[in-house]
Amino acid sequence: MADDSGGPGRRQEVRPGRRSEEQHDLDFEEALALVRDPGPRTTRYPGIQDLVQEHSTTSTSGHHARHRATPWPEARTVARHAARSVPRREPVGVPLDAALGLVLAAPLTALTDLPSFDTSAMDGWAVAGPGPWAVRGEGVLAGHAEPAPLGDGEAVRIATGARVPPDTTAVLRSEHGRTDTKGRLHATVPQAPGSDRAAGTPTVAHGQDIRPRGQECHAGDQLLPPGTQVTPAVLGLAAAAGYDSLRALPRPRAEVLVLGNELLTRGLPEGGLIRDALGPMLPPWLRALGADVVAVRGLGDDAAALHQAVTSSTADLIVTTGGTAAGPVDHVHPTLCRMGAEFLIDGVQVRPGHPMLLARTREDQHLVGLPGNPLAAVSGLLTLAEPLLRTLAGRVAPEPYILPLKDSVHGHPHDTRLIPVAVRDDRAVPLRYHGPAMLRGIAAADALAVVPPGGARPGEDVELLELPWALTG
Ligand SMILES: Nc1nc2c(c(=O)[nH]1)N[C@H]1C(S)=C(S)[C@@H](COP(=O)(O)OP(=O)(O)OC[C@H]3O[C@@H](n4cnc5c(N)ncnc54)[C@H](O)[C@@H]3O)O[C@H]1N2
Ligand code: MOO
Repeated sequence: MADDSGGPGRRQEVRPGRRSEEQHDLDFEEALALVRDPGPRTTRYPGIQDLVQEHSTTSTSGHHARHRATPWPEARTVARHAARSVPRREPVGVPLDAALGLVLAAPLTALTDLPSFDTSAMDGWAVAGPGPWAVRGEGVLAGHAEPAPLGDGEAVRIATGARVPPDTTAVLRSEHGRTDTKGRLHATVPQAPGSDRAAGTPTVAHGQDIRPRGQECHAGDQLLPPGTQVTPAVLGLAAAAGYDSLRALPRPRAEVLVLGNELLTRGLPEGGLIRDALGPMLPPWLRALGADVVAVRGLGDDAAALHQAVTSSTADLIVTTGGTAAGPVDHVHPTLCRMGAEFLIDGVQVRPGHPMLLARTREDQHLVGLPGNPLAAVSGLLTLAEPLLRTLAGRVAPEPYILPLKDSVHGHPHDTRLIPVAVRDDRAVPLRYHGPAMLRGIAAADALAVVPPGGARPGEDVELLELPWALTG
């Protein structure tokens, strides 16, 4: 059933039912495993070998034997589990202004009562007892130290956010009171429009328009559990609750190596050279997926430079672009074999992007090899890098997002297809210009539709992979 709460023209989700508590717990456990598991440094996620061995091997001689490609859904699972195999990553203290998007490694526990003192909710007068009241000379503003107590029958001017004096019984809004010629304050009530007669008897309820200390929380209350992703609202709450910095999972560090002698970094394509589309596209995309992009390097088609770059990198994830196929200057496989890296994925049953790969280069480092064709690179990014980074960052998997297709999409006989779609009127509209070398479709898209082998008919539900910037659209 379509959720029609978003209004016309908005992207809307059709969910096959809320995910079970169990599923949520699983994600939550996974999000926190990297913080909590102090286990042996070589511990691997149970089952990953089962998932991996069926599809690729590295022989004892280090020569890489290439096996059949991994089905697309399984490739994503392998990438997610690969992130769980890395040694525990220590939580870090991060100043609030650098914590957006991180995941809390510890509960957010209130460091103070909120409000931390009895506060006036309105501009007006703090009053004690029934009126009329004698008004004290000097008023109380937000930020003032604790004012002197009020005596019965006394009032004092007060601003929103100011501390109410001890023994205050209520706050009278400025529009609900008037002072007479002798300076005494009387409660009034709002008058009916066009009438000069009061609509009733003035009443001042005990405690009205006072926010009592601790109304929202008391010091020590858990405001948010560990595993919560830091949003702007979380930053605001943390600041209000007294935090200057947060304990969070560190951002996974990613390095991008752009391969290809044919690439220009500025100006118009000429003389057989083309513009590098991936150097500008991948770093912000990786950041949106939770990574800290520590370097972006163009290496040309130089096997020695690639070997040097990969073996000396200290990143958690190396992302290469191009050079994944078997051409004369496709150096990614030979370099990984030379290093004795373990291939977890070597080809995926997906179009575009089937030559993508995932290798473990060190106990605590992975490499995702993205094909050079730009839309194939996007496919590899969302198939392998996204689940890996999400899990390393401790983020919880998004809920499945499913919409019916507006038009049919031809399927590949055996492989999954990823097709850029725009979302219009609760339907996924397949976009043109979705060839592996094209970015025109994806640049206009709201999501990538997952089209199963054999294709999909109009009206058929398909899973959508959201683009990180479309989440807030
Ligand atoms: N004999 C075969 N050839 C190819 C196969 C195959 O199965 N058998 N697969 C094709 C597919 S599918 C893809 S995808 C590509 C993958 O190739 P590589 O990963 O080795 O990528 P390159 O050869 O380096 O480049 C492919 C293509 O993309 C352009 N490119 C590369 N980097 C960038 C960049 N940063 N920005 C823009 N464009 C880039 C490059 O110029 C090529 O046109 O292999 C097919 N071949
Ligand atoms: O699948 Mo390639 O990855 O067609 O561009």
